[in-house]
Amino acid sequence: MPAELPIAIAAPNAAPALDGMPVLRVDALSKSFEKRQVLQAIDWSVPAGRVIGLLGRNGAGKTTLLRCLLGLSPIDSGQIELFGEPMIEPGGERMHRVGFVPQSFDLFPWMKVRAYLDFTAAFYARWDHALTARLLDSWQLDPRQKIGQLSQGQRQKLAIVRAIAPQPDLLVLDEPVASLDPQARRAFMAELLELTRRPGKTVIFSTHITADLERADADIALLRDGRIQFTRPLAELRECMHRVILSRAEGWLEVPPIAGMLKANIKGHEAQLLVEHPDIENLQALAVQLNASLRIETPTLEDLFVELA
Ligand SMILES: Nc1ncnc2c1ncn2[C@@H]1O[C@H](COP(=O)(O)OP(=O)(O)OP(=O)(O)O)[C@@H](O)[C@H]1O
Repeated sequence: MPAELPIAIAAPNAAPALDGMPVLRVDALSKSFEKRQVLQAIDWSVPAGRVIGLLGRNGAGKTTLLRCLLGLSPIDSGQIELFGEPMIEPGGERMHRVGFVPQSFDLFPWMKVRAYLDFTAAFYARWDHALTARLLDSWQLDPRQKIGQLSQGQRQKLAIVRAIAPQPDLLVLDEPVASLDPQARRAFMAELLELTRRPGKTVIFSTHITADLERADADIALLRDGRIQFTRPLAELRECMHRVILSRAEGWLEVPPIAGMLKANIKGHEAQLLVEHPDIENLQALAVQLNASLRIETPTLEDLFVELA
């Protein structure tokens, strides 16, 4: 199935969505492949003007969700609203406002980079030629090379240029940095941040690289068990999620009861608990009562992901 978004030739200068309004709304979206249900009645709302990092373990359904959102994969049931209008079928003028970087880009192997970009630019009124030239140069993409001869990472860079150049209001990227070297990853994140500095621009990208999400100060959306478990700003997650460690010589037969506990691990003498909004005074009292020492740590995003995903 082609990974390109279907677009119409008429190219509008569409008004950007307003900051804070949902750019995308999903109600009870379900999707299965044969008997395997991948997305289970997902409800999700994505406000305009944010960078959303979509996290989930391998096979959680990130690619499936992103493709469904853009009409590239049929859904079993539910509703999708894009820019405030129901997404009944893909295509049309709305798609000029959407950029998509698929997980792998293997289209038009016979075309040269320059010809491909010129051909694509013709469909868009807002195509940024200066940006294209700058990115080709700084990302060392040879415009005369055939796409089929590009390395995986070079193809990914080309897919990113192609998605960013039309100045989309919504940019959706499926593991965009998976094949990029560290320099290119940083440069890409810088471009992404630049793009989202403009009002009303929204980015949704799936990734396993939590450091990139930290750099982008993204909102984190966690996909698990076929549902979006939460979408929360990274700073808020940092502030409210803590690791509480209770340690005592005799160890633990059962997990100590603590309000807000999301996950518990017993490791030898230690009970390691992931707790939302821990109440420090209560914890100190509990530690005395249980004859345990108390430590409270702030987990990294990667630790959080390992615990929650
Ligand atoms: N075309 C397909 N036919 C059958 N099953 C599929 C198809 N595409 C995806 N799946 C299944 O759907 C589930 C979710 O896959 P998906 O690629 O969406 O996960 P993901 O979260 O993007 O994974 P990863 O992090 O590994 O890229 C997996 O169990 C996968 O095997």
